[in-house]
Amino acid sequence: MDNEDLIDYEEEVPTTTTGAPSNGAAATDGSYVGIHSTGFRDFLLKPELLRAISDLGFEHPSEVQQECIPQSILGMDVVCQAKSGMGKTAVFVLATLQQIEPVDGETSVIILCHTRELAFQIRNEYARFSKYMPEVRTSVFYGGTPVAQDQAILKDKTKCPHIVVGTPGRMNALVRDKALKTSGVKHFVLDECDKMLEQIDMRRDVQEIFRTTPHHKQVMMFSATLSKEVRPTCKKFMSNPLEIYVDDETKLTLHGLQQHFVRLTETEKNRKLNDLLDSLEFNQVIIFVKSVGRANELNKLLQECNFPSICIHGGLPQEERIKRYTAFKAFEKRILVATDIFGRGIDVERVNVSISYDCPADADSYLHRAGRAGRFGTKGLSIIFVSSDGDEEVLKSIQSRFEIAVPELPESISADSYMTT
Ligand SMILES: Nc1ncnc2c1ncn2[C@@H]1O[C@H](COP(=O)(O)OP(=O)(O)OP(=O)(O)O)[C@@H](O)[C@H]1O
Repeated sequence: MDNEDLIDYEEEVPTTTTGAPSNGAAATDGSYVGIHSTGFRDFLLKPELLRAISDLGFEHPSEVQQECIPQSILGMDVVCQAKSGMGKTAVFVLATLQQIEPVDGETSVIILCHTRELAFQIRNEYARFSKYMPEVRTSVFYGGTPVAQDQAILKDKTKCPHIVVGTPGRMNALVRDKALKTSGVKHFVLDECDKMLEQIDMRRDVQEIFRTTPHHKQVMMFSATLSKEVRPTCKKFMSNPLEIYVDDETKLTLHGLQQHFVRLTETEKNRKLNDLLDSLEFNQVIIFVKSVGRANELNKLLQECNFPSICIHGGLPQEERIKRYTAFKAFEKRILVATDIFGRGIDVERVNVSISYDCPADADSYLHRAGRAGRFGTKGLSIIFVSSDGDEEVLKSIQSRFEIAVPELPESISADSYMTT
């Protein structure tokens, strides 16, 4: 990573965000919400979108959807923090599909996110929501695949996507060689924006793409974690945005999620994991480890013990990564060993247990990993293995930041408490 090509962000005095956003529009603690709405119909969305929403079985908009959709469909800039799994994706997918006026040969929506699987997932969300809008074309572009293929799609006027989802490196390469034309961009979205702006190489790519887009456009950013430090950086990309923050971090806790730790030595981990997989009732489980090597080793071990396991990590060819993501999502395997590339954003409905076999690096990473279980208000269980002084520190910071007690895993735990029936 290097610094030299970075824009020098001048200091900005952080705005006061304790519940009252700068434009006074909304506060996530529910104390004041600009527009109250009870159903998707109240958003006055296009009939094509309402039909798709109904097909998906979405009955009521979540809190974040109620707070953001009314203003985002009017083109307002949005920076939004909301709990994991509460439907942030639908906010920008609906807002952009509602506003889009597709022109052949012109890309008007760009969505950037930090991993290839998440880009793939978001593109699928567009497909689901735009199923009654056949004139709208969406593509996904990410590294590890032949760039010539992306260039060919962009060159062909009849295939050129109106909406492009991608990861920053590949997208910037396409913009730089003028395959992806950004002069028609009207909506620019960053998902997992804190991750994208805190990691220097990603931020540089994001900035370079952003700079090529027209000045006048809608900018939207989303994450479950948006520290006070990163917010001014987000706002540099926007003008007078609707700001939705969860300033009281205790409110980031997922209420349906049971959280426990297991204190053990490194050598006891495999045995304990084996016992847990034998004794817990789970639909699907994700086991997080800290490196590619450990993902491969653990997965091999689980398979040798006849567990239906696969692994996913950055060391695999891209095609294989997507194949495994799709297989897991389709419930072909019930156990996934993953590195942190799967820690954020990935939505697999049936996952009800998240195990941090290796302790996460910090409280934010933990929150994202734990949030893979208990999606959209369902029940779930998160277990974290603690095996060193460093792990103890992370556990302490999780408990103090989110003001939750993470108790030791009891001898036995009732399946009712973490299984949605
Ligand atoms: N109004 C709704 N009714 C029912 N299900 C919904 C609704 N909105 C979203 N969902 C579903 O909830 C799940 C979680 O949504 P999504 O992945 O957008 O969450 P998120 O807020 O982006 O989470 P994360 O911070 O973990 O990325 C998805 O499976 C989505 O289809």
